[in-house]
Amino acid sequence: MKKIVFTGGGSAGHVTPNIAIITKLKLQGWDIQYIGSEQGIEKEIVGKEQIPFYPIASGKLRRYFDLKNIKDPFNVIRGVAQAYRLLRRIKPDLVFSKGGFVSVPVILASKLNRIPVIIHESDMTPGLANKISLPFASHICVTFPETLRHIKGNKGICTGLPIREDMLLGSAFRGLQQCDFHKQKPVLLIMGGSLGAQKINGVVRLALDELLQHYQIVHLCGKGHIDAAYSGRRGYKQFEYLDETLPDILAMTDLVVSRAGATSIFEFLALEKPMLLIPLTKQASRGDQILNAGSFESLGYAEILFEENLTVETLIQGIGQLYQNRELLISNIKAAKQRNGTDAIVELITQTAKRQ
Ligand SMILES: CC(=O)N[C@H]1[C@@H](OP(=O)(O)OP(=O)(O)OC[C@H]2O[C@@H](n3ccc(=O)[nH]c3=O)[C@H](O)[C@@H]2O)O[C@H](CO)[C@@H](O)[C@@H]1O
Repeated sequence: MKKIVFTGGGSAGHVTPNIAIITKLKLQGWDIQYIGSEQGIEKEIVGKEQIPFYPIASGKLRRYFDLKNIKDPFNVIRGVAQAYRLLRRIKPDLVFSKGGFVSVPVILASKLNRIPVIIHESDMTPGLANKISLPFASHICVTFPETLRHIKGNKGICTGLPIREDMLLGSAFRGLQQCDFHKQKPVLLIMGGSLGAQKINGVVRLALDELLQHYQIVHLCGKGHIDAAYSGRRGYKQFEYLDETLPDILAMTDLVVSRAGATSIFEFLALEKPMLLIPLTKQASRGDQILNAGSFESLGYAEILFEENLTVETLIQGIGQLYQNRELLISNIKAAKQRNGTDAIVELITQTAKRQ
């Protein structure tokens, strides 16, 4: 039986694509195990898959000053030692990494154990963890064709993003029931990335009176960010984070307002949802979401509202414009040569493991 170890985490964008691949590999009888961080969201998500999950220490790779920057290199070293011992015991044929800072110690430990590594980059430009990991990987799979320009040598393969199959199988009827919504008004989904976005949450709530005249709103606001003051509002439903019921919520959704995390926007694309994207700013990130959103806008799949311009008025106006343009956006999306990357990655994993 072939054995594989997955890694990746911190936020859900570095985990959910792994789940799509894991689901397929399970059907093929692989022995699958997961190494993730002690605190990240991956523990919860992977916990539902009934595969062994091993938490290790990891350090965040920050580009800004923080006192934790002093402690974190020691955590990375501790993580490498833990991952080294785990991999030596598990002896997988391959390690697959979806990036995020926990993946770095796992990749370094794979190198020390001479285990082949494949990594996947969702965003337009490689993240810091993947940049560090790339020299140790045999291949890097990417989502945007443009990303291949940033990768030296011939390690890059454009596979597309692995999308969980059940995301495509939701029921609008169940979604409406869950939120106590009806069919008379369009449904707007607001999602601030897997961890929520406080700035977006605040502006949405200030715009609520106006928006609720035209739309029913389901708001994924992130752990700890539900505002009880708005809980009883008819036509407005807040959730911290959704798992099994997310496909139903997406099935009933007519329009999306979202951060521009790569995993989410490719899921919306697969589900043919017109999007208004509010990318994470350059101050708060390396600017990857701005590039993701720019690519989708230039292809006619999405409209952009930059956070610097985000106010109650621009949000209401942006959503109104999205509603007016929705048919054009949907027809552009339908014409997209969008691929679910799962099969191509499963094939690459199988071929690479065969050589072991
Ligand atoms: C702050 C930060 O570092 N963000 C990065 C992170 O975003 P983040 O982790 O937010 O990632 P994405 O938006 O790409 O993906 C979120 C994933 O969580 C799922 N989901 C979300 C909400 C929910 O209630 N239930 C649920 O299942 C979505 O369906 C999706 O599969 O990884 C992305 C992919 O590399 C990057 O583009 C983002 O820049």
